[in-house]
Amino acid sequence: MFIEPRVGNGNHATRRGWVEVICGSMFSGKTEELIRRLNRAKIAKQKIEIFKPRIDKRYHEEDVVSHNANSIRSTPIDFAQDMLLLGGSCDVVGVDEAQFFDEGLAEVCVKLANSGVRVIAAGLDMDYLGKPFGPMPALMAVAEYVTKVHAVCVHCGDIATYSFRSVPSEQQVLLGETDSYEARCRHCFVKGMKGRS
Ligand SMILES: Nc1ncnc2c1ncn2[C@@H]1O[C@H](COP(=O)(O)OP(=O)(O)O)[C@@H](O)[C@H]1O
Ligand SMILES: Cc1cn([C@H]2C[C@H](O)[C@@H](COP(=O)(O)O)O2)c(=O)[nH]c1=O
Ligand SMILES: [Zn+2]
Repeated sequence: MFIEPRVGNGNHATRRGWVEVICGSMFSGKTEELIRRLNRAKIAKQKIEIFKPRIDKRYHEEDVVSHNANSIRSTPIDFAQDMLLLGGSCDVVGVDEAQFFDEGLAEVCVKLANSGVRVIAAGLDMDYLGKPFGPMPALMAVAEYVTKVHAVCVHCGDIATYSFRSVPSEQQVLLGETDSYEARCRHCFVKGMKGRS
Protein backbone atom coordinates (compact mmCIF):
# COMPACT_ATOMS: atom_id res chain seq x y z
CA MET A 1 0.00 0.00 0.00
CA PHE A 2 1.14 3.55 -0.78
CA ILE A 3 1.92 5.57 2.34
CA GLU A 4 1.25 9.25 1.83
CA PRO A 5 4.39 11.41 2.01
CA ARG A 6 2.52 13.43 4.64
CA VAL A 7 -1.09 14.37 5.15
CA GLY A 8 -0.85 18.05 6.05
CA ASN A 9 1.19 20.49 3.96
CA GLY A 10 1.97 23.30 6.37
CA ASN A 11 0.13 26.55 6.98
CA HIS A 12 -0.84 28.92 4.20
CA ALA A 13 2.39 30.92 4.47
CA THR A 14 4.72 27.94 4.23
CA ARG A 15 2.80 25.14 2.55
CA ARG A 16 4.36 23.15 -0.26
CA GLY A 17 2.37 21.35 -2.92
CA TRP A 18 2.86 18.19 -4.93
CA VAL A 19 1.02 15.87 -7.33
CA GLU A 20 -0.05 12.28 -6.59
CA VAL A 21 -1.58 10.01 -9.26
CA ILE A 22 -3.56 6.83 -8.57
CA CYS A 23 -3.90 4.81 -11.77
CA GLY A 24 -4.93 1.35 -12.91
CA SER A 25 -7.70 -0.53 -14.69
CA MET A 26 -11.39 -0.40 -13.89
CA PHE A 27 -12.33 -2.02 -10.53
CA SER A 28 -8.73 -1.69 -9.26
CA GLY A 29 -9.69 0.50 -6.29
CA LYS A 30 -8.64 3.93 -7.63
CA THR A 31 -11.73 5.70 -6.29
CA GLU A 32 -11.56 3.87 -2.94
CA GLU A 33 -7.93 4.92 -2.54
CA LEU A 34 -8.73 8.51 -3.55
CA ILE A 35 -11.56 8.66 -0.98
CA ARG A 36 -9.30 7.13 1.69
CA ARG A 37 -6.62 9.77 1.18
CA LEU A 38 -9.16 12.61 1.09
CA ASN A 39 -10.84 11.41 4.29
CA ARG A 40 -7.47 11.37 6.03
CA ALA A 41 -6.83 14.92 4.83
CA LYS A 42 -10.23 15.90 6.27
CA ILE A 43 -9.23 14.39 9.64
CA ALA A 44 -6.09 16.56 9.47
CA LYS A 45 -8.46 19.57 9.08
CA GLN A 46 -7.25 20.28 5.58
CA LYS A 47 -9.45 22.34 3.31
CA ILE A 48 -10.34 20.04 0.42
CA GLU A 49 -12.15 20.29 -2.90
CA ILE A 50 -12.93 17.35 -5.19
CA PHE A 51 -13.60 17.57 -8.91
CA LYS A 52 -14.91 15.15 -11.48
CA PRO A 53 -15.70 15.57 -15.18
CA ARG A 54 -19.33 16.50 -15.68
CA ILE A 55 -19.82 13.67 -18.20
CA ASP A 56 -19.34 11.04 -15.47
CA LYS A 57 -22.91 10.61 -14.25
CA ARG A 58 -22.70 6.83 -13.86
CA TYR A 59 -23.59 6.55 -10.19
CA HIS A 60 -24.43 10.13 -9.14
CA GLU A 61 -24.55 13.65 -10.64
CA GLU A 62 -22.23 15.14 -8.01
CA ASP A 63 -20.76 12.53 -5.71
CA VAL A 64 -17.65 10.53 -6.50
CA VAL A 65 -18.81 6.93 -5.89
CA SER A 66 -16.71 3.76 -5.86
CA HIS A 67 -17.89 0.37 -7.18
CA ASN A 68 -18.43 -0.74 -3.59
CA ALA A 69 -20.55 2.34 -2.82
CA ASN A 70 -18.14 4.53 -0.83
CA SER A 71 -18.79 8.14 -1.73
CA ILE A 72 -17.64 11.72 -1.22
CA ARG A 73 -19.16 15.00 -2.40
CA SER A 74 -17.56 16.55 -5.50
CA THR A 75 -17.96 19.41 -7.94
CA PRO A 76 -18.60 18.37 -11.56
CA ILE A 77 -16.70 20.56 -14.04
CA ASP A 78 -16.31 20.78 -17.82
CA PHE A 79 -12.67 21.85 -18.22
CA ALA A 80 -9.50 21.21 -16.22
CA GLN A 81 -9.01 24.98 -16.06
CA ASP A 82 -12.16 25.26 -13.89
CA MET A 83 -10.19 23.72 -11.02
CA LEU A 84 -8.01 26.82 -10.65
CA LEU A 85 -10.88 29.00 -9.48
CA LEU A 86 -12.07 26.84 -6.58
CA GLY A 87 -8.98 24.74 -6.00
CA GLY A 88 -6.41 27.49 -5.57
CA SER A 89 -7.59 28.36 -2.06
CA CYS A 90 -7.55 24.71 -0.84
CA ASP A 91 -4.94 22.60 0.91
CA VAL A 92 -5.86 19.47 -1.04
CA VAL A 93 -7.53 19.01 -4.42
CA GLY A 94 -8.90 15.58 -5.44
CA VAL A 95 -9.71 14.65 -9.03
CA ASP A 96 -11.57 11.49 -10.09
CA GLU A 97 -11.93 10.03 -13.61
CA ALA A 98 -8.94 12.17 -14.64
CA GLN A 99 -8.72 10.35 -18.01
CA PHE A 100 -11.82 12.21 -19.23
CA PHE A 101 -10.30 15.67 -18.79
CA ASP A 102 -8.72 17.72 -21.57
CA GLU A 103 -4.98 17.87 -22.25
CA GLY A 104 -4.71 20.97 -20.04
CA LEU A 105 -5.03 18.82 -16.91
CA ALA A 106 -1.31 18.30 -16.24
CA GLU A 107 -0.58 22.03 -16.53
CA VAL A 108 -3.45 22.89 -14.18
CA CYS A 109 -2.25 20.35 -11.60
CA VAL A 110 1.29 21.75 -11.85
CA LYS A 111 -0.03 25.30 -11.27
CA LEU A 112 -1.98 24.16 -8.21
CA ALA A 113 0.98 22.22 -6.81
CA ASN A 114 3.34 25.15 -7.43
CA SER A 115 0.98 27.36 -5.42
CA GLY A 116 1.13 24.96 -2.45
CA VAL A 117 -1.79 22.60 -3.11
CA ARG A 118 -1.54 18.82 -2.65
CA VAL A 119 -3.20 17.38 -5.78
CA ILE A 120 -4.44 13.75 -5.78
CA ALA A 121 -5.74 12.55 -9.17
CA ALA A 122 -7.23 9.14 -9.93
CA GLY A 123 -7.81 7.81 -13.44
CA LEU A 124 -7.57 4.99 -15.96
CA ASP A 125 -4.07 4.71 -17.36
CA MET A 126 -5.30 2.73 -20.40
CA ASP A 127 -8.46 2.64 -22.48
CA TYR A 128 -10.30 -0.50 -23.68
CA LEU A 129 -7.69 -1.02 -26.42
CA GLY A 130 -4.83 -0.95 -23.92
CA LYS A 131 -3.70 2.48 -25.18
CA PRO A 132 -2.74 5.42 -22.90
CA PHE A 133 -5.88 7.34 -21.97
CA GLY A 134 -6.20 11.13 -22.58
CA PRO A 135 -4.14 13.36 -20.26
CA MET A 136 -2.98 10.49 -17.99
CA PRO A 137 0.55 9.99 -19.42
CA ALA A 138 1.34 13.73 -19.14
CA LEU A 139 -0.08 13.83 -15.63
CA MET A 140 1.94 10.82 -14.52
CA ALA A 141 5.08 12.46 -15.93
CA VAL A 142 4.72 15.59 -13.77
CA ALA A 143 3.62 13.76 -10.58
CA GLU A 144 5.92 13.26 -7.60
CA TYR A 145 4.09 10.04 -6.66
CA VAL A 146 2.39 7.49 -8.94
CA THR A 147 0.53 4.53 -7.43
CA LYS A 148 -0.67 1.77 -9.76
CA VAL A 149 -3.43 -0.31 -8.20
CA HIS A 150 -4.61 -3.68 -9.54
CA ALA A 151 -7.97 -5.36 -9.93
CA VAL A 152 -8.56 -9.13 -10.01
CA CYS A 153 -8.88 -10.81 -13.42
CA VAL A 154 -12.44 -12.11 -13.62
CA HIS A 155 -11.26 -15.03 -15.80
CA CYS A 156 -8.22 -16.42 -14.02
CA GLY A 157 -7.81 -14.54 -10.72
CA ASP A 158 -4.40 -13.07 -11.60
CA ILE A 159 -3.77 -9.33 -11.13
CA ALA A 160 -5.72 -7.30 -13.70
CA THR A 161 -4.22 -4.25 -15.37
CA TYR A 162 -6.60 -4.06 -18.38
CA SER A 163 -10.23 -3.00 -18.80
CA PHE A 164 -11.73 -5.36 -21.39
CA ARG A 165 -14.82 -4.00 -23.17
CA SER A 166 -17.44 -6.72 -23.48
CA VAL A 167 -19.86 -4.82 -25.75
CA PRO A 168 -19.42 -3.83 -29.41
CA SER A 169 -18.45 -0.13 -29.45
CA GLU A 170 -15.39 1.59 -30.85
CA GLN A 171 -15.77 4.99 -29.20
CA GLN A 172 -13.03 5.73 -26.72
CA VAL A 173 -15.55 7.12 -24.22
CA LEU A 174 -18.29 4.70 -23.23
CA LEU A 175 -19.49 4.99 -19.64
CA GLY A 176 -20.25 1.69 -17.93
CA GLU A 177 -19.39 -0.83 -15.27
CA THR A 178 -19.75 -4.63 -15.16
CA ASP A 179 -22.43 -4.37 -17.86
CA SER A 180 -19.77 -3.40 -20.41
CA TYR A 181 -16.29 -3.97 -18.93
CA GLU A 182 -14.28 -6.75 -17.29
CA ALA A 183 -11.06 -6.45 -15.32
CA ARG A 184 -8.55 -8.74 -17.07
CA CYS A 185 -4.90 -9.72 -16.71
CA ARG A 186 -2.56 -9.28 -19.68
CA HIS A 187 -2.99 -12.91 -20.84
CA CYS A 188 -6.81 -12.90 -20.72
CA PHE A 189 -6.95 -9.41 -22.29
CA VAL A 190 -4.78 -10.44 -25.27
CA LYS A 191 -6.83 -13.63 -25.71
CA GLY A 192 -10.07 -11.61 -25.68
CA MET A 193 -8.76 -9.06 -28.19
CA LYS A 194 -7.66 -11.85 -30.59
CA GLY A 195 -11.09 -13.40 -30.39
CA ARG A 196 -12.54 -10.07 -31.49
CA SER A 197 -10.58 -9.61 -34.78
N1 LIG B 1 -12.57 -7.67 -10.75
C1 LIG B 1 -12.51 -6.95 -9.63
N2 LIG B 1 -11.34 -6.81 -8.98
C2 LIG B 1 -11.26 -6.10 -7.83
N3 LIG B 1 -12.33 -5.46 -7.27
C3 LIG B 1 -13.51 -5.55 -7.88
C4 LIG B 1 -13.68 -6.31 -9.09
N4 LIG B 1 -14.98 -6.21 -9.44
C5 LIG B 1 -15.59 -5.43 -8.54
N5 LIG B 1 -14.73 -5.01 -7.59
C6 LIG B 1 -15.08 -4.09 -6.50
O1 LIG B 1 -14.63 -2.81 -6.87
C7 LIG B 1 -14.07 -2.16 -5.74
C8 LIG B 1 -13.15 -1.04 -6.21
O2 LIG B 1 -13.95 -0.02 -6.73
P1 LIG B 1 -13.40 1.39 -7.17
O3 LIG B 1 -12.55 1.98 -6.09
O4 LIG B 1 -14.59 2.19 -7.63
O5 LIG B 1 -12.46 1.00 -8.40
P2 LIG B 1 -12.00 1.90 -9.64
O6 LIG B 1 -12.20 3.34 -9.27
O7 LIG B 1 -10.56 1.55 -9.84
O8 LIG B 1 -12.86 1.47 -10.79
C9 LIG B 1 -13.40 -3.28 -4.98
O9 LIG B 1 -13.22 -2.99 -3.61
C10 LIG B 1 -14.40 -4.42 -5.16
O10 LIG B 1 -15.42 -4.34 -4.18
C1 LIG C 1 -11.74 1.32 -20.38
C2 LIG C 1 -12.67 2.45 -20.65
C3 LIG C 1 -13.54 2.90 -19.67
N1 LIG C 1 -14.38 3.92 -19.92
C4 LIG C 1 -15.30 4.39 -18.89
C5 LIG C 1 -16.08 3.34 -18.16
C6 LIG C 1 -16.32 3.96 -16.80
O1 LIG C 1 -17.50 4.79 -16.93
C7 LIG C 1 -15.09 4.83 -16.59
C8 LIG C 1 -14.05 4.21 -15.70
O2 LIG C 1 -14.51 4.16 -14.38
P1 LIG C 1 -13.71 3.44 -13.17
O3 LIG C 1 -14.01 4.33 -12.01
O4 LIG C 1 -12.26 3.39 -13.53
O5 LIG C 1 -14.29 2.09 -13.02
O6 LIG C 1 -14.52 5.02 -17.88
C9 LIG C 1 -14.37 4.55 -21.16
O7 LIG C 1 -15.13 5.51 -21.39
N2 LIG C 1 -13.53 4.10 -22.13
C10 LIG C 1 -12.67 3.08 -21.91
O8 LIG C 1 -11.89 2.74 -22.86
ZN1 LIG D 1 -6.62 -13.55 -16.45
